[in-house]
Amino acid sequence: MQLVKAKDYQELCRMAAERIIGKVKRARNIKLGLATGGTPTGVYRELIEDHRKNGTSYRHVTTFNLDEYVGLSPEHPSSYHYYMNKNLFEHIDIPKEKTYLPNGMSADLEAECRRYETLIEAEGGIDIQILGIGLNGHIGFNEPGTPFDSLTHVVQLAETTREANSRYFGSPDEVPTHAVTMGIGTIMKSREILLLVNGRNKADILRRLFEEKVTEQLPASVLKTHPHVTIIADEEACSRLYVFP
Ligand SMILES: O=P(O)(O)OC[C@H]1O[C@](O)(CO)[C@@H](O)[C@@H]1O
Repeated sequence: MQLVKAKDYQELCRMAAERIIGKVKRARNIKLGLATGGTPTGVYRELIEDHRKNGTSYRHVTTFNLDEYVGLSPEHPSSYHYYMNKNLFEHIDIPKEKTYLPNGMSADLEAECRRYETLIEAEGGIDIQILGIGLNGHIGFNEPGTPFDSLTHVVQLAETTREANSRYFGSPDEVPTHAVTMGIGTIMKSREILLLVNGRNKADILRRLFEEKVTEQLPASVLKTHPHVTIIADEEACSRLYVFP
């Protein structure tokens, strides 16, 4: 894992966006893995601004999101479909039919998980996967204890995750109890991974990621075994690291 330090959230977003834009410009056909949550919103703002100012086109881009809540339709304002439409897709020229998220409304969720996994494979896999990290080290919605070889599956969300994400809902009770998420094995098949970590509340989990051994109890620790991972973290997130490059 390579650690790149950003002064603050704004710089982190600029750095991440630069990497993504560079790839989008260079490749004729690129598959991006996208994340939701608070962390990547500023990165998406940078991509939109660049699209407007510099005309970077996304017509040749396919996207796969990490996860979606079970039981929320794409029109639900707290669904990840809605988030992606509002925070990115509606503002760039990406073909809507090339933007994929798991369908949390499927009547057969097991079949939906298989369909999503097969779809990623059929498109040739993900070139670069953007990740945030949960306070308990989750990546996607893969909570501690998830097997490292897991593929897209249905998860029961940890109470701490429901609590952390309740800020996107009217009340904590409205946060769904389950989600469909790419598995850790799915994420690890990505050719490159960009983990974004910002803010003081992520300082402890970033410290743990560097200090602790690779274990399924800390899902993000699996990234240490991937050949091409870059972590972009701001100063606040790095504030508990002993050694800093
Ligand atoms: O960026 P946030 O809001 O801190 O969330 C961290 C992670 O938790 C999730 O919200 C749960 O999947 C991810 O989407 C995100 O990467």
